[in-house]
Amino acid sequence: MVAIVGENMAKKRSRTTCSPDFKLLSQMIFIIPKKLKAGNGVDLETANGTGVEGERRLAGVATAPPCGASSLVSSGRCLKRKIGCIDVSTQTGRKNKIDDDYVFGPNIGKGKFGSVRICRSKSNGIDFACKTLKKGEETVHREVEIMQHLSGHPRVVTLHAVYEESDCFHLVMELCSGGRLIDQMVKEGRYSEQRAANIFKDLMLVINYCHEMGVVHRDIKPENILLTAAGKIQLADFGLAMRIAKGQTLSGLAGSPAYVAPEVLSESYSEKVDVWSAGVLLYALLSGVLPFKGDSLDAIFEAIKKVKLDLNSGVWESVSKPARDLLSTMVTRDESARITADEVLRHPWILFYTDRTLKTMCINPIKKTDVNRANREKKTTYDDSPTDSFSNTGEEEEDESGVVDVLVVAISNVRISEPKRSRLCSPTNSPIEQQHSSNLTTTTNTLCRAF
Ligand SMILES: Nc1ncnc2c1ncn2[C@@H]1O[C@H](COP(=O)(O)OP(=O)(O)OP(=O)(O)O)[C@@H](O)[C@H]1O
Repeated sequence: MVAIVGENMAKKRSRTTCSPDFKLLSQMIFIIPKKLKAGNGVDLETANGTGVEGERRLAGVATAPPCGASSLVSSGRCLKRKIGCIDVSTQTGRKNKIDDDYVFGPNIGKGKFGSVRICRSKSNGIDFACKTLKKGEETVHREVEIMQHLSGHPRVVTLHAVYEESDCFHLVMELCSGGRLIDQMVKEGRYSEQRAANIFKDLMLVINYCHEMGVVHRDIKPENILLTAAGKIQLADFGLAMRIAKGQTLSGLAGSPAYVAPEVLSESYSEKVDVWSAGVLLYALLSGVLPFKGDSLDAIFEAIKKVKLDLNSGVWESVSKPARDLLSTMVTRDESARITADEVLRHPWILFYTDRTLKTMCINPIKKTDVNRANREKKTTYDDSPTDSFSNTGEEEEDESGVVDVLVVAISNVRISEPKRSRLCSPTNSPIEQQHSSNLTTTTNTLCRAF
């Protein structure tokens, strides 16, 4: 039995008459069944209460406690990690109230755990976003603690100050005035590989940072990726994030249905769940649709567990082989075969589109025939895909076909992905159903299908 928390579905539906269902689907947060046991043997129902409030509290509960609260996490490691990250102003325990320092403006967002308002600093007139979180839930304290822990990275929403009141926390954050990535995606549809890779690299940099800092975000989705005025991404909403020690696993069921990794639905899991979710997002950026769809939560979860992705036909014919290779190594159900965030950042597709050094490398255009011969010799999973699936149909790629071809050869030598490809997303003949916003909002049943 899975419950949905947050805004009710009818409200969500009415809000998105012009936008893909993708938006609705990913906003739903699901939580663990009441009787699920945490890895440490604690009955979560007993530990967290029952009913809706109890369930809300269950969301996010997992075996890894916050840093410093567990013998599983070495305190030395935490201390070392925290130095340089926490500004004094973001620590709780200050005497003055938020109204002394800021003037509140309009609401700019509402989430499952609180509201977000604009606030203007009385001292310097700068606008910030203030997220107010009601106290009382473990997740709230954790969110504050994790934001403090991560703040300082250029792609994490900067936490400027924390004000604690008897019943709530006010988190004063950098204002991301460029809106949310999801809204941009809904408006613009498919992204070029160049554009997707640059956004995606920034996302993976910040996910990798989280993992290095011992944090699993657990809710990577475009709704939680905000944009600065300059259009740069900022990862937000650490409401479901958890601390995790090296080698430790989590077991609480939490996330957003369309993006959740299969192992979250069945067993214990690690920070690799963020790689899966990021892979789902990459799929959506490049194709304009979500990979796992269904008319109900159960149907979506079934798809996540069973659907074989076809990366060879339809829109994928115009997507480069390196991009598809990267996807296949991220959206693999075998967690041990799934590449890490760090490995994603070193993938040839990312390097090609984002690394100027590689681009300006003196590459004498290789004759097509030589490349094709090399490809034949380096037999890859995609051997049965049309050879011209590497041909560059996007305008920006046309001039770079020689380099992309070189990458095709290079990619077959990427050891991290070679043994994994066959285990996941092996090409099938069943194309992914594409659905666009025009046919998504007519019936209730389309609610969970696509974006
Ligand atoms: N720093 C920010 N700058 C601008 N807008 C923000 C900022 N932080 C949050 N928002 C807005 O507020 C909304 C809700 O914020 P957030 O996702 O952090 O809250 P939540 O309660 O955890 O939400 P959710 O239910 O989506 O998980 C965001 O979708 C975004 O529109």
